[in-house]
Formats: sequence, C-alpha cells, structure tokens
Amino acid sequence: MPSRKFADGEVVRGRWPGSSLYYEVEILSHDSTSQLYTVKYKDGTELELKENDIKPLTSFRQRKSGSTSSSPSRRRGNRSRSRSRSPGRRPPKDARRSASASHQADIKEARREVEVKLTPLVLEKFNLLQESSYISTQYSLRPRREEIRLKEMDSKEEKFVTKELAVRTFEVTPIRAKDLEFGGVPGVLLIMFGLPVFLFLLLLMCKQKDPSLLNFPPPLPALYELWETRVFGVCLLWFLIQALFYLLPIGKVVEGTPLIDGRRLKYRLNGFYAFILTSAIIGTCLFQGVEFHYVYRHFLQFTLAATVFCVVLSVYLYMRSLKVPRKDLSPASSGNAVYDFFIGRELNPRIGTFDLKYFCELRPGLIGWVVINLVMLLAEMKIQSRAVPSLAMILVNSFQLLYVVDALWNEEAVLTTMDIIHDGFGFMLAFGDLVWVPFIYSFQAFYLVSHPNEVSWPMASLMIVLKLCGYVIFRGANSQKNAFRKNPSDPKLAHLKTIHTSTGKNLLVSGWWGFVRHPNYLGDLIMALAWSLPCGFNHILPYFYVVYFTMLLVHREARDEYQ
Ligand SMILES: NC(=O)C1=CN([C@@H]2O[C@H](COP(=O)(O)OP(=O)(O)OC[C@H]3O[C@@H](n4cnc5c(N)ncnc54)[C@H](OP(=O)(O)O)[C@@H]3O)[C@@H](O)[C@H]2O)C=CC1
Ligand SMILES: CC(C)=CCC[C@@H](C)[C@H]1CC=C2C3=C(CC[C@@]21C)[C@@]1(C)CC[C@H](O)C(C)(C)[C@@H]1CC3
Repeated sequence: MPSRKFADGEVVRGRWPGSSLYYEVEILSHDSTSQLYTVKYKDGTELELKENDIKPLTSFRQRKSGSTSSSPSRRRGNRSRSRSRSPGRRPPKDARRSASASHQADIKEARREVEVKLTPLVLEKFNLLQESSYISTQYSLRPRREEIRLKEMDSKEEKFVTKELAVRTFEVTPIRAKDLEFGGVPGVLLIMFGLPVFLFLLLLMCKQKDPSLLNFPPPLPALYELWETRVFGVCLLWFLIQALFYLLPIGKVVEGTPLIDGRRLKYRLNGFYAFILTSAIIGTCLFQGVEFHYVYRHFLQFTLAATVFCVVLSVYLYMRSLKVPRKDLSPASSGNAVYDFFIGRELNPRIGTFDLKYFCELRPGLIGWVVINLVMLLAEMKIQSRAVPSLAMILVNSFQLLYVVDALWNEEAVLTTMDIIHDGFGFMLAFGDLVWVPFIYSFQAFYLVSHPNEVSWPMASLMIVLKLCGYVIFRGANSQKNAFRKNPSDPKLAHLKTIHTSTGKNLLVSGWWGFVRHPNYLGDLIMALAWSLPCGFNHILPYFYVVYFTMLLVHREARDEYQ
C-alpha cells in the first residue's frame, strides 16, 4: 500500500483548487485508493486534495502580521493586500514581460483571486461516471459537510437530478491563455476602416436603378458632401432623448449576472416604456406634419453623422478605461491598445448608474431602426405615389417591429448575452449598436423604396408562418437560457437536463437547447430569411443581411464554444 506523507489531525497548507493560493487546513483523513486527502479549511469547508497540493507549514515563510488568510472566504474584501502576500505566488519569471502579457497576467490573477473568493452557489449532485475524468485530473470540489444536505435534496427533489448528467458546485471562471479574436490587430484594423466604407458602398449600390453585384460600385461621395452639422445635431438630440427616457425612474430594477468579483450590477428595465414614449413623440410629429422625408433624402449624411458620433464615443470609452481598476476590465481585452479600442477595454462603463453599453445595446440604435423603417415606408408612398404602402413594405416593417418590440419587452434577456457578459464596450459594439443596426438592418425597407416588389397574399402567408416559426424558436430558446442563467434552480426548469463544463458553468442540454447547439441562432436566422423574402428574388442585395448574419452567428458560436 502506498505510504502517505501527512497524518490525520496535522495542520498544513492546502492549495485552493484552481488557484496558486494555499490556506491553512487540517488533515481529516486519507483515502488509500484514490490517494486523496480530505482536508478541512478554517471556515469549515471540506475538500479532497492530492498530496502534491498539500505543503507542510514550514515550507512557507512566516508572515509578520497576523492577517494570514486562513480560509478562502476570509479573503473577501482584502484583495489587494492578500494578493501580494499570497504564499503560493511566484515572482514573475521575466521582469520584461510585454504590456500585453502583463495585462493578461493581471486579468488572470484577478480571476484567480475571484475564484478563491467564490463560495458554493448551487450544491447539486455529481455523477461520478460523467465526471470521472474531471475529478481525476482536478479535484473533488464537493464539500463533504454538504453531503447530508445533498442526500436530503436527492430524496426530496428527485426531479432536480438529471438521469445521467451532472452539475457542479462552484461558479468559477477558467484561467487559460487567450488568442486575439477577429484576426487580431490586423483584423480589427481592417474591420474598423473597412466596415464604414463597405456600409456606404452598400447604401450607394442599393440606390442605383440596377443594384446588381455585377455592376461596378459607385464612387464614394467626398466627405464635405456628406457632412451636415444639422443632421449631426438631430442624431445628438435623438441620443439625448433616449438617454433621458433611460433615466426615468419607471420600470423594475434587476441584477445582472455576477461579475468576476461576485458583484452584480443593477439595471433598470424601462426599454419598453422608452419605446412607447418615442412612438408618442413620432406620432405627434407626424400629426404636426414634420417632414420625415428629410431623413430619407439625407440618409448617407445620417449614416456619416452616426459614424462620427460612434468614433467620438469609442475614443471616450477607451480613454476612460485607462483609469478603471483591473477588476472592471473586460475578459476580452488584451493589453494591446488597437485591439482594446475595438473590442472594448472596460466591461461595464457607467456614469453613475447610467450604463453606457446596456443603454446603447437596446435604445438609440434599435428604436432608431424602427423609426428609419417607418421613414422608408413613408418614402415609398411618396416616391411611388401610393395611397397605401406595399404589402412587401408592410411585411418588412411589421416583422422587424416585432423583433424590436420583443427585444425591449424581454429586455432582461440581454443581460445574459455575450455582449454584456463578455465583450467590453468599444468601437465594435458602439458601431454595431449605433450605426450598423439602424442603417443596415433597415436595408430591406431602404431597398423597397426604389425597387418595388409585389407580393401575393398566399406568399405573404407563407412568409408570416416562417417568421412566426423563427420567432417561437428564438424567443423560447432565449427565455429558457435567460431563466436558467438567472436562477439554475428555478422550479420551472426542473425538468431540463444540464451538463457540467470545465469552465465551472452548466449548460442546458434539453428543451430548446437539446434540439440544436444554438436554437436561439437558428430562430434568428429563420426570421432573417423571412425579412428578406418580401424583397423578391430580382437581386441578391436584400439578402445581404442573411449572409452577414450567418457569418456573424457562426463566428459568435465559435467564440462561445471557445469560452
Ligand atoms: N440581430 C442581431 O444582429 C444579433 C442577434 N443576436 C441574438 O442575440 C441572442 C443572444 O446571442 P448571444 O449572446 O450571441 O448568444 P447566446 O445567447 O447563445 O450565448 C450567450 C451565452 O449563453 C450561454 N449559453 C450558451 N449555450 C448555453 C446552454 N446550452 N445552456 C445555457 N447557457 C448557454 C453562455 O453563457 P455563459 O458564458 O454564462 O456560459 C453564453 O456565453 C441570440 O438569439 C442571437 O441570435 C446576437 C447577435 C446579433
Ligand atoms: C463587426 C460588427 C458589425 C459587429 C456588430 C455586431 C452587432 C451589430 C450585434 C452584436 C450583438 C447584437 C445584438 C443585437 C443587435 C445586434 C448586435 C448589437 C440585439 C440587441 C438584437 C435584438 C435581440 O432581441 C437581442 C436583444 C437578443 C440582440 C442582442 C445582441
């Protein structure tokens, strides 16, 4: 029988799983088969550790102060101090690390600390068969004192325990080396310079009589022709009105998903009210005879004004991010200035309680998209001398209106999207939210103004059915995921199966999420197709959204999979 190094009752230092930090623990017992020691931390947590992760007290230098962290949970609120004194922490090997390497190390270190601070959130059952590889290569994280409670839970709430799948005990984040996404610095430079140019080319092509891809793209107008201060003023006013609505103390306040330091930010859900108020203003303007055609005539000018606004916003976001503490940085940031300017350095930039990313994700661009669609509908009537809009235009407007109203009605669901949880707020989202969404997502309506397409009622019915199918899948999947991320023990989700992943989070694998890997993407893509079909099959251009969206979602799926 193999010998054991530590005796029962001995006080030693045990490594906290997933970190390089050691805490004082007492050896309770040793299992000669698994070669694991059961140890007890000072806060009562019992874990099983491998011998390699246990060190005698004498192997650590004595601290002068009496502030030894004796249990992981004790470290709470004492972060920076205990970090530098962490006994398990080695000095940097290479003092001349690059800025990027040191930035990554800082983020990893911040995460490492956070892992240590986290206490069990959900204590559910391990399935040893499923988890065996995980346990043998890592640790058994099941605090033993919870076992009795687990057994009680098992017998009482049988339905919570999935047949062959397991869930785990800790919500932790992995530590691993990260490559830059989007093709790194050259890729993001190309996107930042190329995308605005591409956007203008698309709009110019769409305005042509024959918007065939085989035609040579029209030349870009000179900048001075596109710049109109008045248009920029309208954009600014729009942004400020939406900001004002966001600040209204109406709608409930909810908490977002936990940040790496365990905090949860508060968000006010009043997007739907903002939409109602905006509709009232637009309705009043229409009634007063305000010339909405101005927006159609100056569409390129509006696009440029929004782009300039978003560049200024991105510069502001980057500058302010240089002053924020490391814990507030986005996990996607890299330490490279160009890349971080694009992906966003700060995760949740806020001015007081005003959350800039959350606000921009759902308000000015998304509501702006609906208003632009309405502008296109009016422009179609005016330019084609119609008494009523075409059926194609009505379909496009109503399909997309449903999408936006749904996003605002289910505003809380945006809190579990990749953009809010993972990406920082930089040029990518600023441009995406404030320029790309309003000026590209309204492309089908823009196309129909100068390229009418007659849709028969039977065809329209098929398109409506397609749209509704996509919507049901999209909404069902997103709501299920959102409810699960919000409260994994939600009794309404008790029938669903989950699997445990090495990142420490669980994934749904039944219900909508057992059907395909990303049912929400599937539903969204079906809807995208339904938005383009009313434009007919004369040109490929109105299907640009479907092509772009497929690429975006395939890329997002790869990013999600990587995470
Ligand atoms: N119209 C548009 O232009 C766009 C629309 N969208 C739509 O927005 C919605 C959200 O998109 P997005 O944030 O990219 O994607 P997801 O909602 O699929 O992924 C975001 C998070 O969901 C969690 N998740 C993924 N798989 C599972 C699972 N099986 N069980 C439980 N949680 C899971 C992960 O959280 P964790 O990291 O916590 O594990 C992941 O980070 C989608 O419907 C998408 O179609 C998205 C982009 C653009
Ligand atoms: C490179 C480039 C152009 C990137 C920009 C991508 C953005 C346009 C999208 C990233 C994620 C988005 C989401 C929505 C709109 C598009 C962007 C900003 C969304 C608000 C649309 C409405 C949905 O119901 C949603 C709330 C789920 C969705 C969230 C993600």
